[in-house]
Amino acid sequence: MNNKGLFITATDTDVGKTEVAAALAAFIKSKSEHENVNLWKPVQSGVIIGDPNADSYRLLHGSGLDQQEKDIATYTFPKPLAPWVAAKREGKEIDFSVLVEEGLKRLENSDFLITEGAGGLIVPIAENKTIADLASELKLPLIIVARAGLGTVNHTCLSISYARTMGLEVKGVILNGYLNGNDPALKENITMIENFGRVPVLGKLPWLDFENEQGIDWTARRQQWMNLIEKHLDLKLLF
Ligand SMILES: Nc1ncnc2c1ncn2[C@@H]1O[C@H](COP(=O)(O)OP(=O)(O)OP(=O)(O)O)[C@@H](O)[C@H]1O
Ligand SMILES: C[C@H](N)[C@@H](CCCCCC(=O)O)NC(=O)O
Ligand SMILES: [Mg+2]
Repeated sequence: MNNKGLFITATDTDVGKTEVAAALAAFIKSKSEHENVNLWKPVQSGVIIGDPNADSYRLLHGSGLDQQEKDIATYTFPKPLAPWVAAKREGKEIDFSVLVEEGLKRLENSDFLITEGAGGLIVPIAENKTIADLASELKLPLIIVARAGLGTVNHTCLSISYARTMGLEVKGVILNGYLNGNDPALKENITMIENFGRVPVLGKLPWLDFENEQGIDWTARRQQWMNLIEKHLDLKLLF
């Protein structure tokens, strides 16, 4: 596996990969020896570049890295579908070999590469190619972002199990967005994922309230996320 990067995947779409990827990139840049951190979203769907909801936009502003939004996402398709079909609906296709080349180039030209998938591991991106195939070609170890509450053990262990069949290393699981830190299910979920998935749970992150009438203060938000990472995640295992 390549120790110069991480592939952020999840048990599903909308679980928190973008938040975690942006915050991890900011954290690694400021707290590790890695100066030149690169963020990459190989394929994104359901948005256009410049849309404040686009992952490329949120990764850029969330991380504060010195990149262009266009450079963060290689392929962007407006239909909110799995990337393979989102491309087909536009009469286009995603060239898997372009993504592999791009990933290898980014790994070579940066100190540390954080890649965000789309949805979970078996999301199609090209004919017979999934997100897991891309992580596998690039030999990037995974972080699996999972929901914190009831139902997550099954989804998380299935994702871990599939990662193993693909020869992928799972560095750890992050449980994102719990509402009540004292919920006994939260603690039990960690125990069960570690026992049955046989991977470490790097930590659990609470649901944050970012509501702000003046719009998003990205600097404050980034700081809040970095504090969360520092306080709640055990990142020793990542490096
Ligand atoms: N811990 C959290 N606290 C508050 N809001 C959160 C948290 N985690 C995620 N969110 C919000 O939940 C929504 C989904 O998160 P996010 O976009 O990061 O998911 P994703 O896994 O990247 O989805 P996709 O598969 O589309 O890339 C976003 O609006 C995000 O801001
Ligand atoms: C539209 C979503 N937000 C996401 C694609 C999710 C595909 C999920 C497919 C599935 O598992 O059924 N796109 C993206 O991460 O860019
Ligand atoms: Mg995302």
